[in-house]
Amino acid sequence: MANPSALLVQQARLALGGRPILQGIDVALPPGQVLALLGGSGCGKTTLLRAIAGLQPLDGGTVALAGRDVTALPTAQRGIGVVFQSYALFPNLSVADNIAFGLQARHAPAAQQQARVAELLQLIGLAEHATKRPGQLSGGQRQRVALARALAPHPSLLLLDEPFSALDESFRVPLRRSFRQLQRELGQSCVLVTHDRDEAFELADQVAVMFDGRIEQCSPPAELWQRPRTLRVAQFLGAFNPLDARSAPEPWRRDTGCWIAPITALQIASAHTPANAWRLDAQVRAAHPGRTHTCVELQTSGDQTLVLNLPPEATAPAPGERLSLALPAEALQWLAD
Ligand SMILES: Nc1ncnc2c1ncn2[C@@H]1O[C@H](COP(=O)(O)OP(=O)(O)OP(=O)(O)O)[C@@H](O)[C@H]1O
Repeated sequence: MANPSALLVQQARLALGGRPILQGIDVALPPGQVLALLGGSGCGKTTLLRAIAGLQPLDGGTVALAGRDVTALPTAQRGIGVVFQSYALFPNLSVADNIAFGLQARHAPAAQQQARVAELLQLIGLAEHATKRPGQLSGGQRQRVALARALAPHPSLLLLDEPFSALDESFRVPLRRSFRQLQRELGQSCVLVTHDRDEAFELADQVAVMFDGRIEQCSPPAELWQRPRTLRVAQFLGAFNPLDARSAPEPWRRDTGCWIAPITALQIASAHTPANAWRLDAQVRAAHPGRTHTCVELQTSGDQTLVLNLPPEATAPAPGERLSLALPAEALQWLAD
């Protein structure tokens, strides 16, 4: 028989204060993979994570970990590790004692505890900081200790709630990359809550995009980029230009829905534009120079908003300027309403 899912959530439902917060969530995570719960503020990501952890009872539905139904079990009996944004380390304990905490609570033999702590200190690259207190470490180092502490008892599932968001970008990006490497080496199954798209796409094998207590699409990152299933998902990803299919020219016109194309596919029309491209005019509203490209906001005559990325060295068009644009036919996907 194939290995059971590391996590299987079926029809999770929950209302809080009379409001539906989780509205029939299904999740299946294969062992060794990372699932990112991605969505805007208030969509229910943290509540779902808390329900998986056993910190929030569900009104309906089930949670199973490695084939074991844990719906009725308290957190301590679920075999999970949790890492929060705020590190939640014990300030008066050393780094080594913080990491050993979960092992002590399980009354693991002292020699086993020491060996596991030494192994984890090595893994997170903080062996020489074992006797320091959390207050003597940087934010990135503290979060590595929090990770080691959660990993120490070999959890079957690691839950991470915005684990890198309190860190500066200069710490955040290297830390999440080293975390991904560690996670792969250990084959550790994880669920990560984030509102950061880059983080979700870099860390996860599956990304579940949530709106209003529902998962609207759960796909591997590349598939989500290539085939967002709804306009809402495409807009949340922030990487597509939508165009109403009802007001589109032939052969693009449809009675319903819209076309989307990656922002990177929109070009200024030129002699090289293929004959079958969708040609359109738009007026420049604003141009925002950036490190990797200049982002040009445009308005079509049909009052639709588009974004055009130009190379940073290109001269930015002035507000009010009219541009002739083209979208290659193969970049366009139609989405129903
Ligand atoms: N104890 C509670 N009582 C009533 N409503 C709650 C409670 N906890 C959370 N909520 C509501 O549930 C909704 C989902 O909250 P949740 O924290 O899961 O969102 P989130 O997607 O993690 O958002 P954020 O990124 O802002 O943390 C929010 O509208 C929140 O106000």
